[in-house]
Amino acid sequence: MVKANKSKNNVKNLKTVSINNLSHFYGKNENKKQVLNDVYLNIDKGELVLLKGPSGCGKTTLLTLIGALRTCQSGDLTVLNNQLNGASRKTRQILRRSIGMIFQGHNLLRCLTAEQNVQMGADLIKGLTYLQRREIARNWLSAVGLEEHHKKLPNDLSGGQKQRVAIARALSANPKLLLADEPTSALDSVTGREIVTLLRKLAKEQNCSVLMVTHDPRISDMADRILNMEDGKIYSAHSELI
Ligand SMILES: Nc1ncnc2c1ncn2[C@@H]1O[C@H](COP(=O)(O)OP(=O)(O)OP(=O)(O)O)[C@@H](O)[C@H]1O
Repeated sequence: MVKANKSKNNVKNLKTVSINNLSHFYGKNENKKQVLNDVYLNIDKGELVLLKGPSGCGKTTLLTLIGALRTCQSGDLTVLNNQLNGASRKTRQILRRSIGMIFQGHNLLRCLTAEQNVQMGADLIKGLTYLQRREIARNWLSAVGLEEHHKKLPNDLSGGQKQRVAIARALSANPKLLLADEPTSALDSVTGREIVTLLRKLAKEQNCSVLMVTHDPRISDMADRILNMEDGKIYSAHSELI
C-alpha cells in the first residue's frame, strides 16, 4: 500500500473533524493492545464519509472517540473546533450535544412513543418551550415520513420505521456531525438504501457532516468519500494510507 503525504496544515476551522497521529490502546501492561495506529482523517462540513473494514479493525473505537464518548489517549483529535486530547469531561459533555449518533439497534426507548423518542433529541436544544420542542419533533417525524405513526411505540413499528425514528431523533438536535454505526445492518437492501438516501438528503440540507461505519456495499455510491480501515489504520478507497 502506498503511503500518502500527511498534511499537517492547520485547517481546523474548515473541518468538522481533524485527526492527526491518533492512536488508542485497550488494557494494561502485558494485556495492552493497540487498536488505532497513527490515524489521520479530515472530514469537511456537509461531507458524507463511509468507513469500511473487517471486524475488529477499530471502526467503533474511532467513532466513539470522535463522538467524545471515550477519552483521547494519544494524538490530535479536533471535533467541531474542540481539541479532545486533554479535554475535560465537561467539554466532552457539551460537545456531545452537537453530535448526533445512530447505532445498529436504533436504541429507541421502548416505553416512549415515536414522537417522544424524537423529542429527546429536540430536548437537547436550549431555550425552547415544551411546545416548541414537540413541534420540532413532529416536523422531523414528518420529514422521515412517519407523521401518522407519532403515537406508536417502537414495538409497533417495522425495522425501517424504527431506524427512521432514530434518524429523526438524531437530526432533531440540530447536530453539526452525525456518527452512524452500521445503521442499515438490520434492514433489507431496499429499506437500507432508502434510509441512507433520506439520511443523506436531510444531512446535506442541514450542512451536517456524516461519518458512517458500514459493511453494506449497496450504499457505496451515496458517499462523497469511502475509507477503508485495516489493523487500526485508515486507507483511502485506492488503498493509500491517509
Ligand atoms: N472496551 C474494550 N476493551 C478491550 N478491548 C476492546 C474494547 N472494545 C473493543 N476492543 C477490541 O478492540 C478491537 C477493535 O474493536 P472495535 O469494536 O473498535 O472494532 P470494529 O472494527 O468496530 O469491529 P466490528 O466491525 O466487529 O464492530 C477489537 O479487537 C476489540 O475486541
